[in-house]
Amino acid sequence: MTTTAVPQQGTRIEVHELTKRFGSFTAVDRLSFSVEPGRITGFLGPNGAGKTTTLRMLLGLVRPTAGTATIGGQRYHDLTAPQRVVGSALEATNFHPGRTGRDHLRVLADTAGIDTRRVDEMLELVGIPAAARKRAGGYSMGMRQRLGLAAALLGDPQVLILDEPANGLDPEGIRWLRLFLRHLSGQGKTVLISSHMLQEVEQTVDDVVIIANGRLVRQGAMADLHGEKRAVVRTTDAAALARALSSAGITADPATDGQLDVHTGDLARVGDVALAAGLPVHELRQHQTDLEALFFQLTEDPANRNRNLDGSPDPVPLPGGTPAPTESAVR
Ligand SMILES: Nc1ncnc2c1ncn2[C@@H]1O[C@H](COP(=O)(O)OP(=O)(O)OP(=O)(O)O)[C@@H](O)[C@H]1O
Repeated sequence: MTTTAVPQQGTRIEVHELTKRFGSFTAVDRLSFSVEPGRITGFLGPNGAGKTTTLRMLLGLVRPTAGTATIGGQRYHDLTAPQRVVGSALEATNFHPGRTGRDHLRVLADTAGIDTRRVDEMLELVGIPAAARKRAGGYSMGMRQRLGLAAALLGDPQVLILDEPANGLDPEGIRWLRLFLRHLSGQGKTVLISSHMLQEVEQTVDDVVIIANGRLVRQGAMADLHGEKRAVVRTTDAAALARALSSAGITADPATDGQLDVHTGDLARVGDVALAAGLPVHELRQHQTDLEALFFQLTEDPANRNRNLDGSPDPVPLPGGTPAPTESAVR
């Protein structure tokens, strides 16, 4: 189907039962998820999980074996002015080394029928106006990432798809990227960024789509990944405090080093219970989720290793969140 209209603000990405096989190898396996406008979504998975292949299918660069990937309800090939709907940066290194960053953008703008005045505006926006007059071959990884971002934004698209945009950025660059993407999502744009590290995008994304072996493992709000709020408390008599907390209706499990793992995020209440029980509090803090461990738990679970199309077990539910939708749930 071909339409003349450019989708308006609030453009959703929908991936439904998307599958890609290379010969007998299944790189993407009946993958279904959606990406909402006005939010930054992290597309996460270990190396080789199928992220780039999925993004390439979304951008019409790889033909799916089965399933659909749409942007604003249309396949990429059906968009009449794709650069104005979706901007993408799949590889930060894909620039002609002898051409300046500015010339690179001018060629892209010319080809897409975009006013070349936007070139300098975008270079200014991503913070490389001076470097853009130098040859891209001499760019650092961070500069290439910024140039890729400027290229993606040329057509002022509603949707931004960035493959590993934080790769090669220093902490300052990552912070800059976070604020920049936040600014764009604040304008109602749909932002999808891939990463092989949950921690790298933890503070950047609102939502996550986590895949392993081409399959969906988890989709939801980043905040929900942390699960139930917990507190860590340390006192002189952990058993006595556990009993006092239990009497107050709060569950507490013994943890290492005489600490208690308390099933509440209400630190003041824990402190009050300890005070009432006459127990000194030597430490009291929110429990921090170990995101690295969580990511491994999610992506290395044996339940996600089976690539057979007919033998897929349900994703493993984790504390405090819902498991990824099963095939029956998305149909
Ligand atoms: N054209 C191809 N032919 C054969 N296999 C391919 C092809 N493209 C990708 N693959 C394989 O599909 C799997 C998924 O690759 P993909 O690049 O999508 O993963 P990824 O999640 O983006 O990984 P990374 O984080 O390392 O970039 C990998 O095992 C890869 O080797």
